[in-house]
Amino acid sequence: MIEASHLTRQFGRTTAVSNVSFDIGSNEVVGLLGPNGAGKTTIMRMLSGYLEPTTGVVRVNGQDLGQNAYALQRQLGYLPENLPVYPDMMVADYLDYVATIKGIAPSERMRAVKEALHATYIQDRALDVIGQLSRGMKQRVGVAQAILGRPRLLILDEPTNGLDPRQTEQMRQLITQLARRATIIISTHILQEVEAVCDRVLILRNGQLAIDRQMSELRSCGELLLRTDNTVADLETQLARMPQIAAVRKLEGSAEAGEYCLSLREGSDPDTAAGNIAACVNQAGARLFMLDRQSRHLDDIFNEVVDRED
Ligand SMILES: Nc1ncnc2c1ncn2[C@@H]1O[C@H](COP(=O)(O)OP(=O)(O)OP(=O)(O)O)[C@@H](O)[C@H]1O
Repeated sequence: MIEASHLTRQFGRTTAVSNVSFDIGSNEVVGLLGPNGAGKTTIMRMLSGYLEPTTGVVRVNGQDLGQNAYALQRQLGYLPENLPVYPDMMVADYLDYVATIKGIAPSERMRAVKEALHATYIQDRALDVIGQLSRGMKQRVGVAQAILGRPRLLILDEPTNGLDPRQTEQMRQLITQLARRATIIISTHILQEVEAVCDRVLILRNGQLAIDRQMSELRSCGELLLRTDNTVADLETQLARMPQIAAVRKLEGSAEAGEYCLSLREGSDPDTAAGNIAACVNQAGARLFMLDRQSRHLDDIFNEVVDRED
């Protein structure tokens, strides 16, 4: 759907983005993460065609964005970090204006505006003047303009910026709904948001791409937590002998139940290992209370990547 090929962007002597490449397929929801100044906004501006790369190419559905910027921009929805505001316009008029720029047919415009107002829960603010809206409401207007005309590609720079917890949850739900029919690239500092909605994560550091991985792969730590009863004395030894298990660590349990952290050998399939562990526990004569695949938090992964020595 969208391909970034060797993107570099200089601002004078500052290299904001350096040789970044990735390819995002249809209906993927991708989180673009990184500390302040890592280059997220610069990448998003290049992906949406509002900033030219110094070198490198962005392709949308195989077409060079630099060569076809106007036509391709009409097919995508972009929420910039700082939305250009038209403080004197009414919300509905502003959305109608954006719909016109996007080339939505006059007969379709009213329906498209209503749909965007409804999706962002601002239908009762349609006649409000933008300059008089709260920060969070303005942000919703920004998202409404981005989703006008149901674009197949959405680029959202900090979509929940300025939203309260309830609005943030609504925005998450909206993004999940939009993901059913669009490819979405989101930049945010709220990692729980990424864990909740993204399939894939790109982490930037100093303008370079440090990580490009599927969320499930990134969060998997190759450990299973086992809870059983304490009836079999040598259960730990039996588990340790299993070919898929690299190490068994006994955790604090109670008199009735024992807990073990089981580290899998590299390359072991966690589902197959879980089936074999359950069978092992059963055959040993113990009762299985819980077998749970452990996962790492994105916060820890993010900090590791950002703190990593060059
Ligand atoms: N128009 C500009 N002129 C000069 N330098 C710029 C410009 N835009 C960005 N930069 C620089 O490029 C680098 C990357 O900035 P960018 O805004 O892309 O980072 P970011 O990851 O989005 O940061 P944040 O999380 O703070 O929004 C920074 O060093 C920034 O100062």
